[in-house]
Amino acid sequence: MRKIVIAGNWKMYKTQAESEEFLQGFLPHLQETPEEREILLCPPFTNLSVLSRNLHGSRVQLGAQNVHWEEYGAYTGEISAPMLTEIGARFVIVGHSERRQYFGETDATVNLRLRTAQRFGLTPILCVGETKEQRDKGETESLISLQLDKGLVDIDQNNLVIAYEPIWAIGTGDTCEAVEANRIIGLIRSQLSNPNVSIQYGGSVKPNNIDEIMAQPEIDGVLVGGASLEAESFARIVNYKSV
Ligand SMILES: O=C(CO)COP(=O)(O)O
Repeated sequence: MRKIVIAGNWKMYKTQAESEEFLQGFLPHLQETPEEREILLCPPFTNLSVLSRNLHGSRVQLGAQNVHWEEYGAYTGEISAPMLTEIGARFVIVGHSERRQYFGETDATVNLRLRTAQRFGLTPILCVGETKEQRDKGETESLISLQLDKGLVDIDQNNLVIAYEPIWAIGTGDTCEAVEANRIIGLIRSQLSNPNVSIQYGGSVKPNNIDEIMAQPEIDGVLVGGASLEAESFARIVNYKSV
C-alpha cells in the first residue's frame, strides 16, 4: 500500500513566534483529516525545536530541509542527521531544486545525503524535476531518469519518499497539469525497484488545484511551498476532497 504524504516546505520563512501562531490556526483543522494521510511540516532548522515541542502528541510529523552526509565534523553551517533525530525530525528533504540551483548540490552529494539520512533512521524525500528549458527541449524524461539513477545508488527504497517538482512550476503559479504530473510520476515509479514508494507532486499546489492533483492515480501526496505558510490554505490542502 502506498502512503499519502502531504508535506509543507516552509523554505526560509517564519520565525519561531510565527511558527507557533501558524500551529494555533492549523492544528484544529486536523480533526477533519482522514487517519491515513501522513502530514508533515518542514520548517527552517531554527524552528525545529519549537515545532517539536508544539507537535508533541499531535499527528503531524517533523521534517528538515537538508542534512549533511557526515555524522559530525568541521562543516560550518551544516546540520547532521543525529542532530535532526535528537530534535524529533523523522523526515528530511534532500536535493530540492533550490539547493541544486543556488548551493551547488549535485546528484552525487544528493546520494551521500540520502544514505546518511537513512543510516540514522530519517526518511528522505528526494526531489527531482526539470527546468523549463529542459522541458522545452524534450529532455524531461531523460533528466529525471538520470537524477534517479545517480541519486538512488545503494538507497533503501523501503524508507524513501520521492517528490516530482518541475522547477518551472515552483513558486510561479504555473502548475503542471495534473495529468502530466501523473504521467511523469508513473514513469518515475516504473524506474523503481519498490513500486510502493510514495511519490509526491510539488509546484504551485494550492487549495484550488489540490483536489484535481490528488485525484490522479499515481500521485501519492504533495510537497507544498507557498500555500503551506498560511494555516487556512494548508488546512484546505491536507483536507483535500477525494473523488
Ligand atoms: O518547492 C516547492 C516545495 O518544495 C513548491 O513551492 P510552491 O508550492 O511555492 O510552488
